Amino acid sequence: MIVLSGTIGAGKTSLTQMLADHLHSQAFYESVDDNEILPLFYKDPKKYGFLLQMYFLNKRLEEIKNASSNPTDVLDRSIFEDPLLFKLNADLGRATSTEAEIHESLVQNMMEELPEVPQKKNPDLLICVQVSFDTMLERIKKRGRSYEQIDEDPSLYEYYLSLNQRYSEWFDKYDKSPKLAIDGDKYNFVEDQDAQAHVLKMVDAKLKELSII
Ligand SMILES: Nc1ncnc2c1ncn2[C@@H]1O[C@H](COP(=O)(O)OP(=O)(O)OP(=O)(O)O)[C@@H](O)[C@H]1O
Repeated sequence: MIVLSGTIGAGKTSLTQMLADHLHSQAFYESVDDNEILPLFYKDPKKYGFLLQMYFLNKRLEEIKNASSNPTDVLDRSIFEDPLLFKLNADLGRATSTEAEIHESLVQNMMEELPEVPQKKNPDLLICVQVSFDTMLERIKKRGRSYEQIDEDPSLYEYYLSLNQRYSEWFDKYDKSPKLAIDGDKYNFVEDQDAQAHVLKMVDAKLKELSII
């Protein structure tokens, strides 16, 4: 299983589709538009923060169970970033540090591989799409999900800025599988065919190195 990671609007969903088409495998998408908790969370993060994490945890584990048998199936979002987001919310006073700690430990516990269980939960490869803060803001605006817009809630500027800053440290520390970073500013694989070909080449090379293809 290949798992995508990266900040809001990084291009994970588009890359997921591209990779699954290229590798003739199955894509699994995070349900965002039918997530009824997400708009509530953006409106009142203190009230709905913990519920949102429970919702995501449940959905992501379900997707991992569906995808984990094929090494080239692609998941558009990793479970490992959720503690990063929840910790940020706790640091901003929208959740307690105890809630964030319990959540992080629950994710670790859920993802622990057990020798007697043949089905592995951790990915074969994690790909992180890294984008600058400006690109992140541009993409969020362009996509236009109303509850994500800074024009409607200026406090989101700080949230997005801290999130973007925390991602590089998160990626450096990530050690649950082999990993690959893609520069989403340099390679606009959604709009530029050459960039798309280059990114697919990079991923192919990594998959070959890992003997996945
Ligand atoms: N653990 C979490 N805690 C809080 N919010 C989260 C969490 N996971 C996802 N979200 C929110 O869900 C929405 C979707 O985020 P995500 O980055 O997973 O997808 P995306 O923005 O559609 O990504 P891309 O454009 O790269 O495909 C965002 O508004 C994000 O803030």
